[in-house]
Amino acid sequence: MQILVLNSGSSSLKFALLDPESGETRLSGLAERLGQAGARIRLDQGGAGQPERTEESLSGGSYAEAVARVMAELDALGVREEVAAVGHRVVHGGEAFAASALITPEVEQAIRECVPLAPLHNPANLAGIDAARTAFSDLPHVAVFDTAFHQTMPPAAYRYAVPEHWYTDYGVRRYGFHGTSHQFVAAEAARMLGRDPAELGLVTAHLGNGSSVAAVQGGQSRDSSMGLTPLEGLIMGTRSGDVDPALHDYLAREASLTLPEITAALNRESGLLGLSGLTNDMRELEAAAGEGHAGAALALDAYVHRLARYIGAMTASLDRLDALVFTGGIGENSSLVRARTVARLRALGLTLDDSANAANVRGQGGVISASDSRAAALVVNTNEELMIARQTREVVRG
Ligand SMILES: Nc1ncnc2c1ncn2[C@@H]1O[C@H](COP(=O)(O)OP(=O)(O)O)[C@@H](O)[C@H]1O
Ligand SMILES: CC(=O)OP(=O)(O)O
Ligand SMILES: [Mg+2]
Repeated sequence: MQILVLNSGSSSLKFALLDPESGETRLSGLAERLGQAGARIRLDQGGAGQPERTEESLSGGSYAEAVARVMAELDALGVREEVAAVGHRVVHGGEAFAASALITPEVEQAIRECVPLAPLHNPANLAGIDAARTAFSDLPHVAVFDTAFHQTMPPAAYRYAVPEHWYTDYGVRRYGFHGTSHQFVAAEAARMLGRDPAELGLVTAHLGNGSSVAAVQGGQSRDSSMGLTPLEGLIMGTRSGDVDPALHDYLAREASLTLPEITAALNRESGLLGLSGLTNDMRELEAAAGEGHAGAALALDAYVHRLARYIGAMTASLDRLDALVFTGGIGENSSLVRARTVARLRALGLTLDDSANAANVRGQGGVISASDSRAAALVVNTNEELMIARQTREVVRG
């Protein structure tokens, strides 16, 4: 059985064709700049040996064109008939979904109702679903939600201290995101430690372009740094994370900015990019900080400060801290961010094995804590596509 996994972003479409049992990936890739000039698609062939890479431009640049190109590639590889279902990443499922769901007209309507809660993400997810259903009209389509895993958070963690009717009338609460990744790495960490997941208290740090930390006790989410939207919490590539809620009013008056302008700036011009005045890319920041760029050094310092603070906060939502798990592009690859973050967590009794940490640079995964560390620290490679494929298979099997 093969599952086609689609992860639609605001101007991109990531895709993968894989076997949910073995994880073997036949095809993967990324279409970028969709809906803009210069749309492109990259197709990486998996299978035995070196991946083979093709890059092409997409003249129209729509989601439909990108999906059609993926379909043509499945035909060319002769695997189209083996595709049993399509799994879609959907960022916001609100309170309606605590698990993945077969996409019916009712489910699609529920996803549409969450658009105001995730205006950057859910419209793209719906565009991806629409394009894929046209191309693969005979297959079941499944939605796998970033929010579903976090539906086990208790009210004390998910409620904001705001008027109650904001919650009951408008769904104003914390939802948490990246749930597919947090759930996957929590299970992998238990396996790597040879421990029963039901007994483990974990802080999982998903550090990519979007970043969040979660408290996972006994395999269930207890807390997340992300809130109503994926803007709350950590400093991210271009997102501010936490700011004073009075900031909007202040800037609207003092800088004559509109609310949408402020929100857009907090989403797209802030974070590492805003602080450094240079880039949202951690690899480039590390290089620039090494060459004495003051903004890059500040961005790194602030990133690590916020991350360490949130790891401490998530620890308070656990019964016990057994392990800290790093994942995502930064968590898997940046030994510097891991070292500097754990160095600030001595109050939790965490210490790294410096050579194990430094050696873990190509994201092979493993334990990086010192033998006398009070809790373990691990690098785990996330695989959201595999998790989406597995959940899609579960839903299709019923
Ligand atoms: N070797 C590395 N050292 C430091 N940062 C890295 C390294 N490799 C990737 N990154 C960072 O990972 C981030 C992207 O994470 P990723 O999980 O791939 O993103 P996305 O959330 O878009 O899937 C970028 O900031 C990138 O610079
Ligand atoms: C929810 C979220 O932040 O997703 P991403 O990291 O893909 O932007
Ligand atoms: Mg990623």
